[in-house]
Amino acid sequence: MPKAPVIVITGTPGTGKSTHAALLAEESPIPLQHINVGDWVKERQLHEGYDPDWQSYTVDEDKLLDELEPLASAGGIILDWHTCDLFPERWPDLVVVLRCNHTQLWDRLEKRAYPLKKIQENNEAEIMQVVLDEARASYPEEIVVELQSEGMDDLQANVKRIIDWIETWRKEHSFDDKSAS
Ligand SMILES: Nc1ncnc2c1ncn2[C@@H]1O[C@H](COP(=O)(O)OP(=O)(O)O)[C@@H](O)[C@H]1O
Repeated sequence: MPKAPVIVITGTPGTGKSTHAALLAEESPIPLQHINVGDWVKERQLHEGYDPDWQSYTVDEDKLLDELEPLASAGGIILDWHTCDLFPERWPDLVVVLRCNHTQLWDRLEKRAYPLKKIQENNEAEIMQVVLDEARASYPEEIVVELQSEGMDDLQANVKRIIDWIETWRKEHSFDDKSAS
């Protein structure tokens, strides 16, 4: 029995991962559970403490992978996180890397009241396409898709594109929805 797909939505913080993942979970033709990995880390204490300087948790990667493994094996999830090379190559069927121009990204991050150095670091990472390079280095070229996320039109078009991918995937794998839950 084929499992439902595992879709990774990644990108620099503020590029729109959670917004895309939430809409995709709502509109997907097969059930997909949206896992906001950052929230999981907090809620399930999968970390080694909080760094107040950077306002972020130091992730316990082994614990996180142990928690996610059964879900990834079962399929039918969207993994929403600002990094992706941690996930084993066998997990994702599709890796979406969201991109945003740095001026807009700066504004989005400023609205989050991030410390200046965190805004600067993320902005530089986006300019240097760190997450895209990481995705390309970690997964087969044909499953990595780079998408712009700069306006509501992009959001709608991107989610539609992922849904089209799911439809094709479903046909190719003769996937029956009833086996998804
Ligand atoms: N394509 C887009 N068009 C317009 N606003 C967007 C878009 N993507 C994200 N945003 C806005 O940017 C902010 C950050 O989005 P979010 O989904 O939380 O990013 P991430 O999960 O990557 O950190 C939110 O206020 C969201 O509404």
